[in-house]
Amino acid sequence: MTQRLRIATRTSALALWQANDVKDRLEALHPSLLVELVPMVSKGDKILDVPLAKVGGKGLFVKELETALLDNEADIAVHSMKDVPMEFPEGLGLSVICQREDPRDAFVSNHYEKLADLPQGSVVGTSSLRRQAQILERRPDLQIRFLRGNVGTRLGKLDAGEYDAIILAAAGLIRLGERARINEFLLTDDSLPAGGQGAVGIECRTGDRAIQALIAPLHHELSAQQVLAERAMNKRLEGGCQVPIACFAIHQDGRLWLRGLVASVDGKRVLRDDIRDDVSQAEQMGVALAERLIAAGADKILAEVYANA
Ligand SMILES: NCc1[nH]cc(CCC(=O)O)c1CC(=O)O
Repeated sequence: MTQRLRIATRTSALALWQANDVKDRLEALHPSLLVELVPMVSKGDKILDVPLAKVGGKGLFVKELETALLDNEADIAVHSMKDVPMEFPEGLGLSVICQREDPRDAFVSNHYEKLADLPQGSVVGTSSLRRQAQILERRPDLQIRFLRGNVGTRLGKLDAGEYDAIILAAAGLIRLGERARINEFLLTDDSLPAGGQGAVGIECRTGDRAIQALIAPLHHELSAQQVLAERAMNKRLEGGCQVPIACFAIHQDGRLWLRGLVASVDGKRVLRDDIRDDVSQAEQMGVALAERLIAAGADKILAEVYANA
């Protein structure tokens, strides 16, 4: 009997690319497996006119997909890890983290080669408070203007002349075949990425061992260790990609190096810290780094961000 596997996915070009990539890889691994996509529109895709920080609530991009898993209308959900909340509904969990794509932020402009080349007062498009805070820290003269929507929509608005430059995740551009539009990969010292950026994760029913066995070969342990450390920091700070929190782990000499940042949205107060430890301590490192940032005042900064959202 041919076995079927249904993938719940959002309908944006990037989400579909990621779901199709998982489908292709599963079909290559299991020649008799029939993989289908179950596309669905999430709340985060419907609310496009306000910053995500204002929409409130976690899991705006994943809730509908999780409901499909719980209702047995799909077997796995493919997510950008950056959009996945720290907590899962009872009966669901992440079972695979795929190999991470380039985690950096990218500077895209039709007139300037690098962020440093932007003249005084230039208009930069992003709706990420994390990107905004880090840009304003270095360049308080720049004007940050609201920009949401799918990758294609954002590029279209840049091309229509609404911005001098925009900042996007390099991973999304690369996956969609738009690598050539990247003028500059921002240094992680200048734009520390969001936790999970560039990584795709697969969520499924925790009790479904057969499905877990099918997808297990897609797991990439080094990427998973990095994402685990980053998410542990986010979880302890109760943050995500909707607040000015950045965290980024890499392996160095066989150990993990995790950097974290919490900032005010105007970039005037920026807390940075980092921690190195054995990979077995990934989760504990994230918690420890979050607690150091809190001791340095991160909770006060974040309380102000939430109060003004
Ligand atoms: N918040 C939206 C989102 N979620 C994941 C990505 C990019 C792809 C990735 O991080 O894997 C993006 C777009 C962006 O930030 O430019």
